[in-house]
Amino acid sequence: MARTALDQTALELTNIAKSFGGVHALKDVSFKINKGEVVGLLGDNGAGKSTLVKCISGIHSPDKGDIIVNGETVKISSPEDARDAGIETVFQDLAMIPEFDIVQNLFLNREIKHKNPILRWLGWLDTKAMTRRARKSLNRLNTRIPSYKEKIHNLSGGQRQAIAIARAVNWGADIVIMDEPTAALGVEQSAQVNELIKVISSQGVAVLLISHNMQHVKDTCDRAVVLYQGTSVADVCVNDVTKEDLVSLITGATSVAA
Ligand SMILES: Nc1ncnc2c1ncn2[C@@H]1O[C@H](COP(=O)(O)OP(=O)(O)OP(=O)(O)O)[C@@H](O)[C@H]1O
Repeated sequence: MARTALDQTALELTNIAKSFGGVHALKDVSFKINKGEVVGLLGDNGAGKSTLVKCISGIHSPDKGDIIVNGETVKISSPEDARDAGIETVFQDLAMIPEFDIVQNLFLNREIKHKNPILRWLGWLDTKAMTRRARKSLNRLNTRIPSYKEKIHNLSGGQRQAIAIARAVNWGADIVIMDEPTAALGVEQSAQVNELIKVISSQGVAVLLISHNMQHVKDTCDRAVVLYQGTSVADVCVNDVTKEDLVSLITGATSVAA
């Protein structure tokens, strides 16, 4: 069956506004992300990127505007609401417990309880099932991990980022938001994370990526949305612009109708 353009939209934001007292962090933000598309969210310090991500991931509630997921307007008042709507966010701190192992972190707060009712009642977990699912989800992302018993603090930054991304897609997210996923990584590890972003988008996941690195945006994103003083001022195909064009849009030196 032929799909309409509407079928392809994973996330649509219309006229989102959010103020903190007298600070208008977001005034009017509108854009769409299609399924399988990687969109860079760009903007100078204080442009409103984090506030927007927090509105989509249920940490803040927008004062105005609509969040539409797969064609349906959703009310997101908590991180649980966001997850229920199929939105997972990988924050910069990755929200992991370093002393826990990979499987424990992948299933943090969503552990699989033991099948045996008595052991279940005693609080035992089904570690075999959790390890099996962990292997499946990391293999699906072509991420090779030496041992699932490895503690997070023994992993490289790139491996940690991979676990955080795997955790997001493990739960069937349609939309994954990433806050500067390669900011703390070296060249090789950044390349691995970029590869991972390509893998999840090729599986139909829509990705919104905050970045200050124009090369990263050019390498990874299909489109870039630019916020300027709380308003979306540009929505461009990254192949149509240079890194310098993006910087001009970010600093407000030039503008494109969003
Ligand atoms: N909880 C808050 N209370 C008051 N003001 C806030 C709050 N959160 C953000 N702001 C203000 O809203 C504006 C947008 O901030 P935001 O953190 O969203 O920008 P950003 O684009 O993510 O910046 P950066 O790239 O520096 O992280 C800023 O003026 C900021 O000071």
